Amino acid sequence: MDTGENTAEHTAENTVDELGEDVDVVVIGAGPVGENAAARAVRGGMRTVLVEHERLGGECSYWACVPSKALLRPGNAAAAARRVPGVRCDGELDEHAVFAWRDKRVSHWDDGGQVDWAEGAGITVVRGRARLSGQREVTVDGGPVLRPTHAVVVCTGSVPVTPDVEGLADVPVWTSRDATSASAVPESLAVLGGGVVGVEMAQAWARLGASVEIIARGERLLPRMPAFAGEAVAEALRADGVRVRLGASARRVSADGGGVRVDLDDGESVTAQRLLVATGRKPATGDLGLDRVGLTPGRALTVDDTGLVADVPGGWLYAAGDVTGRALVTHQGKYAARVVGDVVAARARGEEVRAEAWSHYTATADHHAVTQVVFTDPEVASVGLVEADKPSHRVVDRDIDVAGASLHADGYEGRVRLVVDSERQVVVGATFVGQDVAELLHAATVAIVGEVPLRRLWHAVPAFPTVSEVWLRLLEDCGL
Ligand SMILES: Cc1cc2nc3c(=O)[nH]c(=O)nc-3n(C[C@H](O)[C@H](O)[C@H](O)COP(=O)(O)OP(=O)(O)OC[C@H]3O[C@@H](n4cnc5c(N)ncnc54)[C@H](O)[C@@H]3O)c2cc1C
Ligand SMILES: NC(=O)c1ccc[n+]([C@@H]2O[C@H](COP(=O)([O-])OP(=O)(O)OC[C@H]3O[C@@H](n4cnc5c(N)ncnc54)[C@H](O)[C@@H]3O)[C@@H](O)[C@H]2O)c1
Repeated sequence: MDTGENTAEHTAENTVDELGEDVDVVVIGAGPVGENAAARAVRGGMRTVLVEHERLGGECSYWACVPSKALLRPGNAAAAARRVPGVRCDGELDEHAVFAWRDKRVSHWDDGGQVDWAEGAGITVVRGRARLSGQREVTVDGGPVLRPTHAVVVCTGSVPVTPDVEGLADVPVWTSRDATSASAVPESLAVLGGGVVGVEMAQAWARLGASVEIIARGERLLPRMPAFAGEAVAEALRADGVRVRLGASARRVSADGGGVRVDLDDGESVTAQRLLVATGRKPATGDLGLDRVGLTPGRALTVDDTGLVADVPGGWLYAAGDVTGRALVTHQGKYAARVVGDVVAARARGEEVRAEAWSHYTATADHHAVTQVVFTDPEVASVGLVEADKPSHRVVDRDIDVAGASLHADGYEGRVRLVVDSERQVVVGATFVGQDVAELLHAATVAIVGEVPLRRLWHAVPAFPTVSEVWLRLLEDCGL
């Protein structure tokens, strides 16, 4: 297991000394979001310091998006190959080769390449834990006190939530870090939580050979998605041999031989060699000095659409990414980071930042077009609304039963939902479920962000034979 200790030789002293007091912007946290905020600030002419206490690249690069997708991809590719008649494929995964591929994708947990990129982009990198120590002031443990002339941007991400279940704190459990970095397949794995981490990791480890059981307290998996999405993923997991327990709550957790036992509310129990706790994440603000600027430690940083943190006088504190609690996915955080970096630079230049909707300086899409893909097989890809939320909204559901799909995989099964605003005649939400639907998502995103009228979308003719042909059927269902 990777410990999180960093091996690269970049220290606070050898970088910040060159800068002296001449810093315009300090970015705290060098995940994907902090890196983007810093790069945009530099592009806008700001002398920018990026402080990181673990690895440049953050959770996403080493313990989240990248390794989880690397673990899922071989199993998904093998399953896809089995669905194409004529392909000789025994479908067996070589676990050692899968782990080697995952290790390569995470650069063997070495962030040297990211440091080189940051320095090449003109960002000054400082290693160490940073805390706000006053108005426009950041103190780095064992390092400098930074007093930027313009702004501090907090991009510290999020950390896993440990639910209040008796005994849970006393037994060794897997967090998402362990589930994405382990290099041995456990005999059995219990997964507490039926959200995105839970279903992705359940499938990855089941396809690698573990006997997996999911304990989900809701009535379905992926509760934030339309019901058909969670149902399709549950069915696929069951086909992979996963036991899916719905409406199940953990009452007590205890050590059991070399493994873990979870007693459930209904009197049943689950035992496994490992227990993955995947019950959500909370903003990483517990030890950030928020109290020094009048905010409450542990809470999300509430921001406006330019990234400016609410309730801090002086207009110098910004935030983006998971720490804001707006949309806990990498790409939305990076989008907000680009906005913040540009806003800070523009304000420093004395330019008026017009923060109206869809301007260059506002993360407006966070309210209308958040995208997410769950990389299970079948994939679940969604943007905007998943349900109607106004009387004028109409929901159109249909199977993906077009020629392109049946040629993509024998017996292709998929389903799609459009949410349409029938007054404005535009799409306001789309959810696709099926093999390889992730790549269908951007068309829906463009339609939503562009507010493309349905009658004009009708002229966007999907190529034959592709899975995108389903768009034509959907528009017909909308009355075109
Ligand atoms: C298992 C898993 C899989 C995921 N898969 C996907 C996916 O496929 N696609 C997707 O879009 N999203 C995915 N996500 C979500 C994604 O990882 C996050 O949305 C993303 O990492 C947020 O980026 P961030 O930069 O805000 O935070 P982080 O990536 O968490 O980075 C924050 C950085 O700040 C540093 N830091 C924190 N506090 C301090 C401090 N005081 N001083 C200095 N440095 C500090 C941390 O060390 C870290 O490097 C996944 C999450 C998990 C858990
Ligand atoms: N592909 C992706 O985009 C991707 C992949 C993984 C994670 N993420 C992001 O990371 C974040 C964290 O993921 P996550 O799956 O941990 O959180 P989540 O919020 O998606 O799911 C957590 C689940 O745990 C359940 N839960 C909470 N307490 C519980 C308890 N005591 N017992 C049983 N179940 C309990 C919740 O009801 C919920 O369904 C998410 O917001 C997600 O967007 C994204």
